[in-house]
Amino acid sequence: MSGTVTVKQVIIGEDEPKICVPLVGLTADELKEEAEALKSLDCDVVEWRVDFFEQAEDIEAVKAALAGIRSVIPDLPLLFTFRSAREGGEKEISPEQYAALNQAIAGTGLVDLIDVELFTGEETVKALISEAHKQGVFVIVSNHDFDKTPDKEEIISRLRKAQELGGDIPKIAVMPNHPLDVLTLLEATHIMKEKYADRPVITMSMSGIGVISRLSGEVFGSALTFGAAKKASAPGQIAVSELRQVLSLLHRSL
Ligand SMILES: O=C1C[C@@](O)(C(=O)O)C[C@@H](O)[C@@H]1O
Repeated sequence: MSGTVTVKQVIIGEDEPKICVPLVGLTADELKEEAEALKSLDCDVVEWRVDFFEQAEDIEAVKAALAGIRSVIPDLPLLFTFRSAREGGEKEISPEQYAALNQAIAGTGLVDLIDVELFTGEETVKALISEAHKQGVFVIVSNHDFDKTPDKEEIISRLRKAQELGGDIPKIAVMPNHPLDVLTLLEATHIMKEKYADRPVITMSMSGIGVISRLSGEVFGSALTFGAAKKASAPGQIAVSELRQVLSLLHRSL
């Protein structure tokens, strides 16, 4: 089974995995500088990790910073992500604030995708997906385990849940404590892709021993991979130019 998501002419789920670069600036000025630097980088998608932003709790300030980012990179697909502290992010906000922030940003017309955490709660996830879709915004439904790698069945079940709830792209990032944990993630990805997914899926095993999973998406079934520009947003992200070389090499081999 397959399926693609097309955002500003970038086809996620086709050919080589797409490269997404996170913006992790603390202020609106830093974010504009970071966005400026992306112009010389070979990336396909940009993620604004708004939980790094000093004023992440102030929706008007977030909108203003977003407009600043957009003015610098009007044509790149933009993913808006508030990563909660319990899933490895920088800040925690209440479920109400989380929903209000995502809903407000999806309605600005300035983002192409939002990331909604699976464990936010089924009702909130469904409501956010429905609001986002009304605005023509795609939704990545995500889950992160920064401590361990759940077993294969659990990884598949979370990805399937993300799909069932209506997420356009189910995603999971897990932490390996052993090289075989990386194989667990890769096997789960392959099974999800072959047996259950009718849309693109994103998976990664974090940290140094997981790096192979950030490179091998085209073989095992992960449609997008995160690469670092100035600063990584999670352990194991490698520089974009090196990432592109390896993705292309693997693509040519297939
Ligand atoms: O969810 C993800 C994946 C990620 O955690 C990674 O491991 O590359 C990086 C985050 O910025 C992004 O939101």
